[in-house]
Amino acid sequence: MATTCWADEDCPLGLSSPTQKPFTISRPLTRTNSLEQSNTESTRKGKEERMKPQKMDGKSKPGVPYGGMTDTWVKKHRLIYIGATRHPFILSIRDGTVDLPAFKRWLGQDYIFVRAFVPFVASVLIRAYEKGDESSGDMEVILSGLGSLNDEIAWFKQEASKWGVDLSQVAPEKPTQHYCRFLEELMRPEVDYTVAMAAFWAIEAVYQESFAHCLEEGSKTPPELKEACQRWGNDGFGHYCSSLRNIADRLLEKAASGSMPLVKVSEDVVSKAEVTFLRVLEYEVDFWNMSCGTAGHSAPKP
Ligand SMILES: Cc1ncc(CN)c(N)n1
Repeated sequence: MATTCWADEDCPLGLSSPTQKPFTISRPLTRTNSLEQSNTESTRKGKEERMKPQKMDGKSKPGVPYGGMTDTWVKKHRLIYIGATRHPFILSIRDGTVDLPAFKRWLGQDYIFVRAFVPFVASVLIRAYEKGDESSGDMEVILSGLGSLNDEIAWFKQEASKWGVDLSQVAPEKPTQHYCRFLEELMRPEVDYTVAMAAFWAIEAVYQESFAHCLEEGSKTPPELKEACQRWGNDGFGHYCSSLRNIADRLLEKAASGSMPLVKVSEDVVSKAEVTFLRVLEYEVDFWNMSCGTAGHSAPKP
């Protein structure tokens, strides 16, 4: 296997040259820079957009909802979204040039992440329960995700033994620590259900889009890595992500329409959810960079 972890010609960021760095974010987004300026505008634009008749843009896939707030964000923050879902690490799996030590590093670190992800998902489930909206079906969707994390942890153990990775000896790297701390922050009681749900969807969607790309026609994913790609790239996981997205969109729509008691509070929720979405993308990019062994941007986000 070649020992490169760089993009192929499919990389929409044009990171095909081995002299270029993988996608990093040079200026961490904070509530006081780019988003702060565009929040009011984005909320207003979001409302206008939803009122327009929706049309397929050629990038939307059947069964994948579009036209909600999350769709607006994906379009508005397309560059970093692509950075997270078409990262050189993923592209190297897809073109068969993945560096084995990089894959093993990803495996060990992702095991640590997934263990931390379980209590986060459980906390979202509790919030859904506390909402008391039984007819929404949110709890069923979240519960199914929580259940499948049990399988996921078992899979990581099995895969680790296949590749000779001793999980008990894997220490969390900085990007993993920061991402896990972020999950813990999202579990705090003051974090709104809408914000937590937007993060939950984004975390799952990045993996779904990334690994599904490795299974598309024309990909040269090595057979021994196909199972890993199937785990997140299969259609069932795609539908699950669509369900999470529908929940997030419904909650965001409700917040944006001011049907919450205080309009200001609702707008804050939408803004915070958008900032959280961006932070997830940043953490995902950092995580991929670390997996490649090129982590250069691992400071905790403000
Ligand atoms: C870093 C990361 N992001 C997302 C997933 C998908 N649950 C994951 N396993 N690891």
